[in-house]
Amino acid sequence: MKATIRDVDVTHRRVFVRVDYNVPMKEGQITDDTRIRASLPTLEDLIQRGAKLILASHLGRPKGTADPAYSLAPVAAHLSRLLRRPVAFPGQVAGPEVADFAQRMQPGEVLLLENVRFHPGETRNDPELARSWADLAELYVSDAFGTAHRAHASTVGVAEHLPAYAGYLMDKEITVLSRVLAAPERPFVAVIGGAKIKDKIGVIESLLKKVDVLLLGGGLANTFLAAKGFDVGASLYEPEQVDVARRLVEQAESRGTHLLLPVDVVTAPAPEPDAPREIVDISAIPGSSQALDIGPKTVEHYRRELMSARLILWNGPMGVFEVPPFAEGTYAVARAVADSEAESVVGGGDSLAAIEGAGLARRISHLSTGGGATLEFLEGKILPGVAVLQDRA
Ligand SMILES: Nc1ncnc2c1ncn2[C@@H]1O[C@H](COP(=O)(O)OP(=O)(O)O)[C@@H](O)[C@H]1O
Ligand SMILES: O=C(OP(=O)(O)O)[C@H](O)COP(=O)(O)O
Repeated sequence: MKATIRDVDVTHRRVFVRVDYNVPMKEGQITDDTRIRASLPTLEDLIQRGAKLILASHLGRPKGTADPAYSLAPVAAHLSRLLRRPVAFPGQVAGPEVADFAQRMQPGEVLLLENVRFHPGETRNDPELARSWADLAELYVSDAFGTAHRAHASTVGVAEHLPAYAGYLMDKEITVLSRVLAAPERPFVAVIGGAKIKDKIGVIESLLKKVDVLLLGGGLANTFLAAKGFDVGASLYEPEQVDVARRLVEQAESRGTHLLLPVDVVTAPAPEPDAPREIVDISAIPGSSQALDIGPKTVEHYRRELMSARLILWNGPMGVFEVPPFAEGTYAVARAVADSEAESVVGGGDSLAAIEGAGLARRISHLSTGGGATLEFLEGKILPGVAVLQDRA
């Protein structure tokens, strides 16, 4: 158990709060503010208890230099509206001006630093940068679960110099995901989709040891279909991962875990809105076609499994859901997860987008703000940004 901000007196103290405001933006506008809203319980509590908040986040992957396209200025403005109070934005990551401002802060005041990745020291966990941030504050709080798999100056380096606590979002993510790993309600059904099988091998392998049923969809299911000897035509699949997929299929069989693959798919020559679609059995994928979504029979099978689950974990879309004709499988899974009486945990940007897009967010027990971080946590890895936080006495 990690110590949280509940365990510490924050009154009149300067608190360096690492948040994950790496939100999607289009032409300077925030298109989804879930991650910002998810940090509000922590921020509001700290403000109400008279702390002075110095917030830090990254946005995108600028290469260690200031790049206006990745400025957190729009985030500061949006946060100020959500908190209904001013958010100071000096436009700098560190330096004397920031230090001066921090010294003069009053209880309840909020300061947001500029994108920490504008500084080359952030991603290489530069000790001097970490020290300079630690000098700004008396306490460190992390609510940046989505970035906890990165050992950077703002997620690890600075925390090593200060008493370090979990915020409410961090605490909730750790608590829910730990419970999923340690003592899952059964039947435990996991749904894994998306494109990059290589990124998800680890989590699939680890889940096979824990779940009762594993449902696979999306591009990565094609590699499993190929491993089972099906001809996947022109579909996206990873030939060099076929052996790994075969090994996982064998592992599932020997453990008695039900590993379900699509039985039918929606195919087209290309993932384009007006491409001619065809629903085919997986044994009849035309050589020039791509499998771009799971088919209706597969949806029915997967829905049945989900409806009888007691715990559901979902990560990754069932097809190219950004292109409407190939979105039905993903939305059908989203509805089944919402309709099920199981406790449900959904993570990953695309799955969350499908849940939000279908207006189902309120019917999911836990929407994880992490993508890569959630997967690594579920693989059983110790995340550096979690390890650095104090254990509860
Ligand atoms: N059958 C498929 N063929 C090609 N691409 C697919 C297929 N199914 C899903 N995808 C693509 O996978 C992408 C998401 O993959 P990935 O990054 O692995 O998942 P996540 O974003 O959940 O981590 C989406 O952009 C989607 O279009
Ligand atoms: O959005 C994030 O990761 P995610 O896309 O895996 O959820 C985090 O903010 C981490 O960002 P990074 O992968 O650039 O280190």
